[in-house]
Amino acid sequence: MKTVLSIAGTDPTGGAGIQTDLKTFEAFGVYGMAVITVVCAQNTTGVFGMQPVSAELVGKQIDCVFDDIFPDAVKVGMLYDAEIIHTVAERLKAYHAKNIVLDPVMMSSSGTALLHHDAAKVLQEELFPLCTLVTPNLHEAAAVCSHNITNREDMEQAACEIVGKTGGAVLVKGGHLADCADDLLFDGTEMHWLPAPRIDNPNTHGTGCTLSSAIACGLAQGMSLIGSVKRAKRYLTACIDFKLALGHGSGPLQHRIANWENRHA
Ligand SMILES: Nc1ncnc2c1ncn2[C@@H]1O[C@H](COP(=O)(O)OP(=O)(O)O)[C@@H](O)[C@H]1O
Ligand SMILES: Cc1ncc(COP(=O)(O)O)c(N)n1
Repeated sequence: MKTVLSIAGTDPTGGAGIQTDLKTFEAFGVYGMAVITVVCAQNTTGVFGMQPVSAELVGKQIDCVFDDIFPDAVKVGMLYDAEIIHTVAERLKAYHAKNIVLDPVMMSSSGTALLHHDAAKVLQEELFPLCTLVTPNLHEAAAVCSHNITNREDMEQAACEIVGKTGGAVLVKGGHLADCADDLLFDGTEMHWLPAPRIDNPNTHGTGCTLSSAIACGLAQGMSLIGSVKRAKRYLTACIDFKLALGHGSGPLQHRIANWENRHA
């Protein structure tokens, strides 16, 4: 049985964070584990409160997993502050964790900051270099590169800049592009565009969480990086296209989709 660990925050409505990561792991048939970094009071309409877990307890949770069931891949999501980032980076390094996929969560889709403003630098300096893949959206990539990213050309330039900083690979996600949902994978050698149509669906809460978790599943299962990313994108597109309609805001995704493997995008 392949095992995948998510280190992330929570969403009691199950649309983002740990809850959606575990649903994704289940869909890919891997054994899912979870370390909670911050408890969030949030739903489809917004974020109403956040209580970080102490960095010490985050570290102990990570110890409990690695000392007992060594994960084949690790997905890292919301980390909230510099102290938690530091602890997570230190532990992942000490355990020689493999196949680390980082979704550098900075802001919720409803506009709440999910990362302290002084922590983005620590994330880049301490965690980026440990990762197999970092998956910023356009805003997160812009924060790393310090310039706006609005089109495919900007995305290519940002991908080069980010790979220059990390040494690993980057997936610049195009979910916030105006007319399509094309993502760009750059592994330092080759640029791979993953084209996808923009699906007319306002319910996209947790798309980034789902995508990064699905990629981690592929890596855990021994697939190549490009193979994992292509399969994850196909799965995510099917999840969005299901058009589940729950809640009063930007709703969550459906995770159990029949025959998604046979779809194209
Ligand atoms: N309306 C949509 N139609 C199709 N794919 C989408 C849509 N919105 C987002 N995506 C895809 O969901 C994934 C997450 O994208 P994005 O919204 O950019 O990240 P985040 O959730 O981190 O803000 C990407 O693969 C993106 O292309
Ligand atoms: C715990 C947690 N992790 C990540 C997100 C970002 O997801 P989204 O961009 O869909 O709001 C979130 N809202 N909550």
